[in-house]
Amino acid sequence: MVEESKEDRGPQVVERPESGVTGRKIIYDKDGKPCRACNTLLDFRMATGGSVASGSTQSKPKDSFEKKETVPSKDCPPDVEELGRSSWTLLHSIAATYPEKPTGDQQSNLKQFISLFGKLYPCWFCGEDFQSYVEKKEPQVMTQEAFGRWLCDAHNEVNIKLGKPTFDCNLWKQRWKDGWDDGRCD
Ligand SMILES: Cc1cc2nc3c(=O)[nH]c(=O)nc-3n(C[C@H](O)[C@H](O)[C@H](O)COP(=O)(O)OP(=O)(O)OC[C@H]3O[C@@H](n4cnc5c(N)ncnc54)[C@H](O)[C@@H]3O)c2cc1C
Repeated sequence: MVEESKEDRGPQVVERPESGVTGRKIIYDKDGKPCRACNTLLDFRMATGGSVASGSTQSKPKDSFEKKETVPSKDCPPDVEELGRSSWTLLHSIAATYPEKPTGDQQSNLKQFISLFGKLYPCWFCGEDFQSYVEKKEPQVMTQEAFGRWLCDAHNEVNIKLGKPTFDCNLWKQRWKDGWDDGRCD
């Protein structure tokens, strides 16, 4: 009996799924690998054939991933949602500690930070959209309140894009600075 070697089967067909288990488009990096920070963990796992390490291009049937645990393991690189939550926490916390009457230098630093943040954000298409928002709606850095509201509007723009409820920007300070009146943050 002649055993068929791998070479005899010809080049392997590489599958590159267009959409994931969640129905969202799979986002690839410029090198063609699925981008972990741009996809949900579930979609990323599907696109990498279930392997946690990125780079594999084979895929498994979609339904085999629906049953899989979707909560990210501790100490693993973040998916688009974990990265997003942590990043909004940082941004709103910066707003919460920004001076009420910032100096010219402080205003300039914050503007630069917001500009660089969009350029360096690990989910590249999220960062590009954020940069477009910054171009369209100039960051309001004159006071803490102005910046807190500008950021809340920017966050709401992403919420709308993702079909999530918008947040009442009158409450940004309670959420991110003072805590709620009902004592749950005490
Ligand atoms: C700059 C940026 C751009 C992003 N772009 C994309 C994208 O294009 N596609 C994508 O899939 N994900 C994107 N994300 C991630 C996305 O916004 C969410 O972080 C992620 O989906 C997790 O959502 P979540 O429901 O846990 O709450 P999050 O949206 O992360 O919000 C965290 C908490 O902030 C509070 N909050 C909600 N809205 C506001 C608001 N308007 N103002 C103040 N506080 C608020 C709520 O208490 C909420 O629980 C982006 C993140 C950032 C930082």
